[in-house]
Amino acid sequence: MSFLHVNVEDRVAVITIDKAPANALSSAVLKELSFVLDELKNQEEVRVILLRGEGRFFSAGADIKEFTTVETGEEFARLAQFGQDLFEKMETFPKPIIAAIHGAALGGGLELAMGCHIRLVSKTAKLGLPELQLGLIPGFAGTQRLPRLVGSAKAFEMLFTSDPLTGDEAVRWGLANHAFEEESLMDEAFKMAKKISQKGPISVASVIELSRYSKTQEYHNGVKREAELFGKVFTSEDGKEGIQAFIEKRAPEFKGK
Ligand SMILES: C/C=C/C(=O)SCCNC(=O)CCNC(=O)[C@H](O)C(C)(C)COP(=O)(O)OP(=O)(O)OC[C@H]1O[C@@H](n2cnc3c(N)ncnc32)[C@H](O)[C@@H]1OP(=O)(O)O
Repeated sequence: MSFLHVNVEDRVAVITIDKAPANALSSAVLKELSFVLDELKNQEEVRVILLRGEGRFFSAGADIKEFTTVETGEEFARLAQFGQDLFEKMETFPKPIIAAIHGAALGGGLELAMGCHIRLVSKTAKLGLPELQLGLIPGFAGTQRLPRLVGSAKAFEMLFTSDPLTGDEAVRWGLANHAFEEESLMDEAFKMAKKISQKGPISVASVIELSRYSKTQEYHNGVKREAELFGKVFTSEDGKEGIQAFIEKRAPEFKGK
């Protein structure tokens, strides 16, 4: 089954995530995105990628319902590693990737957006990492990328409280580039994508390649440890309680076990 649509116009490839009801990032969606990017990488007529979500949200994060089918901590750690590798592939992709975020980019949805080079948001979108609300932690490099973008104090606040930022706040905190009314978001995003598509692909790719040197070894150690701990929290009673509470639409009761 296909969860992504790709439409190329004016050298801009628009990738739409279309997985009702919330564009949750199941492993099938992540694999398909990886495949689509590999295809677009070598297509000369594509200079810029624009990523958006169909329906109410950009993406509400990893597929919480799919979590109930995974059993061991090692499997969760592998799932985290797959997402981390994919978002790293996006960050180092030789063509600019712009996320156009409306509705919500939560958990893995925000981690996906943070793997993009530019984030444009609707003013009322919710952007957050609410994994602690589920008794879990982020697993797709969110613990590493969020503080790099908003600073450690704001990142701790967002992680500890699970409270999202609005699109306007995300711009103020450096998490997003610009906020627009939801009706004009895609037009504005396309306008920026077209402008970038007119630049020389070699210089654009060079800027992206050079930006990677600002990442330290500590970042890579950080995501490795994140994947290990991601696997560990899932085997805790609190992790199971958090996921169950989400599915049963009730508040979780964490016991510290
Ligand atoms: C490594 C990465 C880890 C992670 O990403 S962990 C996941 C982090 N994400 C979250 O915790 C977000 C969870 N979702 C929400 O907080 C809310 O939802 C929203 C704010 C996105 C929307 O709220 P509202 O407008 O009240 O709608 P609704 O009835 O809660 O959701 C609509 C349908 O979407 C499903 N859904 C939402 N998020 C997810 C998800 N992340 N995984 C799987 N399903 C999800 C719901 O269950 C429901 O479905 P039905 O209509 O069948 O009851």
